[in-house]
Amino acid sequence: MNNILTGGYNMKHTVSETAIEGRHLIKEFPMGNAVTKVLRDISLQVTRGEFVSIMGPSGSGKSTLLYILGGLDTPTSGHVYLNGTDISGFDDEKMSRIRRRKIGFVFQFYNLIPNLNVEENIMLPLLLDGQKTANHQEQLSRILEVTGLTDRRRHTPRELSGGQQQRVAIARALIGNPEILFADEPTGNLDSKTGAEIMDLLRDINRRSGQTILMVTHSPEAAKSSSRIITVQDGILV
Ligand SMILES: Nc1ncnc2c1ncn2[C@@H]1O[C@H](COP(=O)(O)OP(=O)(O)OP(=O)(O)O)[C@@H](O)[C@H]1O
Repeated sequence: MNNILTGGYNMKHTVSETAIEGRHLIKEFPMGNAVTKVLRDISLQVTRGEFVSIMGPSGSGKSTLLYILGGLDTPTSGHVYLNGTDISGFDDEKMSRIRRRKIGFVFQFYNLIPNLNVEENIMLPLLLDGQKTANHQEQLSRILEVTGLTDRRRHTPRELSGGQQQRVAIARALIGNPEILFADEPTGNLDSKTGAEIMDLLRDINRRSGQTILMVTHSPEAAKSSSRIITVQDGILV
């Protein structure tokens, strides 16, 4: 298994397996008496080890697509396959377990818990999953090192810059060794220099450990870090 802990990079895995796949995804939202069709039959595959950017105009459906692929929202019709398993029909409990164990999410805003320190914020998903943090100390050290947070581990979020807080959010998303890391505008709240540093970090994580990443971004500069760019326009891939 490729992971951030071993830094292993298995080329056979990288080229042959689909990490996430959406098939014929349609999403409609009710709008008064009518419905808005936000996704109009989108199919896509992300291969294990890829770093894919989703771009497109505002309101085109990028975040909706990301949330559906990441199990945060459900499609009106169509299917999502995570590592070959159709997760579309999973109930809330099963879906929560999948999100805790197989998926990492990073957002524009960091959503850190203010009164927990860096280390505690990073470990929170494992605690919520009922896992013993003592078993993950080595993984924690490695992730703190990769994200450049080792000397900040006892700091609280308010003692950190925006870029450092986003690093904590990335570390928290990686602690469970997810099949795929989803990122929604991860540099959207950062100045361009800090944004570039975050992109360097994501690219490094993708290259060093083969971590699959699917990211929504408005920034062509940020998208340059990825291995493939897909464009959504008016609910379809173009
Ligand atoms: N829960 C919802 N209810 C109704 N309409 C919604 C809902 N979520 C999203 N939409 C609509 O779906 C469309 C696509 O939204 P989405 O956030 O996916 O676009 P986006 O491409 O990510 O936009 P942006 O780049 O501005 O973040 C928008 O018109 C939005 O208003």
